[in-house]
Formats: sequence, C-alpha cells, structure tokens
Amino acid sequence: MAYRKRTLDMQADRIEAVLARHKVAARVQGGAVTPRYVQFELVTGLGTKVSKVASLAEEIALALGKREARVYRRDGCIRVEVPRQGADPIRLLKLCSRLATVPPGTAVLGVDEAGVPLLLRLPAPDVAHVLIAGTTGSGKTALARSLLTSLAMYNRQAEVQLVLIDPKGRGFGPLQRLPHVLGGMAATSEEALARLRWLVEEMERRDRLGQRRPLLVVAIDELADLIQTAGRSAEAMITRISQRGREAGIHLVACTQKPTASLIGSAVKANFPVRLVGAVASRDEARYATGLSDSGAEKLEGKGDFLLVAKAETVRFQAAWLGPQDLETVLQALAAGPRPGSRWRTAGEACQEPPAPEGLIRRLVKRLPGPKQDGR
Ligand SMILES: Nc1ncnc2c1ncn2[C@@H]1O[C@H](COP(=O)(O)OP(=O)(O)OP(=O)(O)O)[C@@H](O)[C@H]1O
Repeated sequence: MAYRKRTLDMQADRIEAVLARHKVAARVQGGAVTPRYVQFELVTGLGTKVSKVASLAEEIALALGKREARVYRRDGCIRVEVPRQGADPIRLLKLCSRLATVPPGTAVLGVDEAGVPLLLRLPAPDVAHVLIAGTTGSGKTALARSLLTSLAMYNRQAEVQLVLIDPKGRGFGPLQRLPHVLGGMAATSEEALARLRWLVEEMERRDRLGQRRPLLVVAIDELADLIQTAGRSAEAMITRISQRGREAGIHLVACTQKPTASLIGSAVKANFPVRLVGAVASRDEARYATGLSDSGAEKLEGKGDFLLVAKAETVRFQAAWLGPQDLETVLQALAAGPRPGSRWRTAGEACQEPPAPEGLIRRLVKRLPGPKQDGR
C-alpha cells in the first residue's frame, strides 16, 4: 500500500498533539516509510528526555490507531516507529530481479530499513558461519530457505552444494528438490550424526589437500534440538566445523529458538560471527541471541523482522520471503539447465540496477518523502 504524504502529515500532527498535551517540546521533522514500518523523526527542545517521549508510546499508538509504537534514539534524534498497514512480503524473486550481479558464495537476505537489498558473502572472513535465532514465528526457517535458495540461484553446483539437516523434517523439506542438495535431507538424529561425521572427514580431507571447493553450506533447522537429541558427539562435531570449517570451504547456517550457551554449547556459540536475530521473547533472550545488551530484538515484530548482528553492529532488515509458487519457479528454472545470465526476473520486470559491490551490499534507494518539511 503506497503511503500518501497527506496521511503521513496527518499522523505527524497527531504525534505532535500528544507531545504538546504532555508539554514535551518536540516536533516531527521528517521520516521514512520502510518495508514494514513508518518512522517519524523528532526534533526536540534542549533537555527533552527520550524516556519522557518513550513513556508516551502507548498514547501515540492510540492516537494513530496502531497496536503499538516504538520510541528510540538513533543518529542523535528520537524516532517514533509504527507498523505499516498492509505491508507486503518482500518476495525473494522480485528482490533478485533488482540485483544486477551477486558475487560467488553470496546469499540474499532481504532489505534493510531503507529498502536496500542486504546480501551476505559466506566466505568473507567476518562471516563464515551464520546463526539464525528467534522465537517461534519469527521467521527463522523462512529466512534460511530464502538464504539457501538464493545461493542455489546464483551459484552452480560445482561452486556451492547444500547439506540439509532437519531432524523434524518440517523446515527444509521443500528445498530437497534443489539440485544443489547433497545426499538428500538428514531427517533423523542418526542421519544427522552420519552427515556430521562425513562433514568432519571431508573437512580433514580438504585440509590435507588444501581444497576449498565446492563450498559446502550446512543448514541445520533446530540446532538446540539436534544437540539435545543427538548428544554431545553432535555438539563436538559442530564445534569442530565451526572452528575450522571456513578454511575448508564449509559453512554452517544454523537456526535455533534459544541460542543460550547451555543449549547449543559455548564453543559453538562463540564461533558464529554473524547472527540473524528475529523476534525474541525477552530482553534477556535478546542479549543471549545478539551478544549485545541493548539490541531491541525483543521488540521486533516477527514474520521476517530481523537484526543482522556482526562485529557488534546491527542492521535491521526484513527477510526475503519465498512462497511455494516462487520456489517452484526456481526449481523449474534450475531443472531447465544452465541459464544465460545470473539475473532472475519475475514476469514483466526489467532490471536497471548497476552492478552491486562485494561484501555486505548496500544500494542507494530513494527515501520516501518525510511527513513534514524542515522549518515548518
Ligand atoms: N520474511 C517473511 N515475510 C512475511 N511473512 C513471513 C516471513 N517469514 C515468516 N513469515 C510468516 O511467519 C510464519 C512463521 O515463519 P517460520 O516458520 O519461518 O518461523 P520460525 O521462526 O521458523 O518458527 P518455528 O520455530 O515455529 O519453526 C510463516 O508461516 C509466515 O506466515
């Protein structure tokens, strides 16, 4: 749903009216419409406390007819953020159609708050292994599916192969038909253990031969469950892969509801430099998941609302969504054999983007007009 400037102006007026009623010297100076939220930036008078504005969050939500409003400080100004109505999912295929090139071994995650596509290059030294954490319904499995499918879309089987470990068999089942999947899905604890043993042997073999290709991306749907059911030997093997896998071209992408060291092992936990953290139940869980004391992950909305945490920095993003039909489109295209270029389109869309740079990719997009002009 497009946001009209008139609607944004009206919402800004309502926020200002609440602030004025409580004698808070502040006004809305602008803002942005992100894929899931509308954010209003406040200019405040000297000495205005964030906590004072934050205490009015519920009243602001009520005035805007929203179920909640979030107040926080960023870049030196106070922001009020409310969920957008009718925000559509960010479809993976549509997002991919906006990308001119994607470097090897790079996964498409979604879009950041400015609508900029966010990509993750697994072989980069600062990446290596990725932990996806969040409560039930946060969208972990959906994000992992998009991440893995995007790898299959942009890399040939000679470059990337996928190892799926999903003892409950629910999350990764639909991905089994990707041609990049090696040896079917490990769907029981015994199969998971056998697959991990093979991976450790393969890692040692590659070490001896100095081999790194093809990249092996090992996806585990519920890491804590696997460690609990398959036991300490599973933990020991996952720890070894997390410590030495990158040099051998082996990368872990593991989902877990509770990323506490007691459940997934402190050594395993320490070896995931990148965490993708969705909605969690409490501030404590947010701290376990992100390793940061004040990430705000407990206030995420769920359904693909995520923080990327790397090197103690966070980027909030909306995860790309891969529906069953789009997955079918990908499977058919991959089954049809080598493709002419690496560009993916949904019908009728043209790609006008310049080539994307390496690393975590940011592409400038237009920010939607703010609700109020400066000096109003
Ligand atoms: N990126 C997304 N965009 C839109 N909706 C999403 C997205 N991700 C998840 N959802 C919605 O949230 C639901 C739950 O997602 P998902 O199964 O991935 O959660 P989960 O965190 O893996 O939960 P569980 O731990 O129970 O498996 C999905 O069925 C879908 O309706």
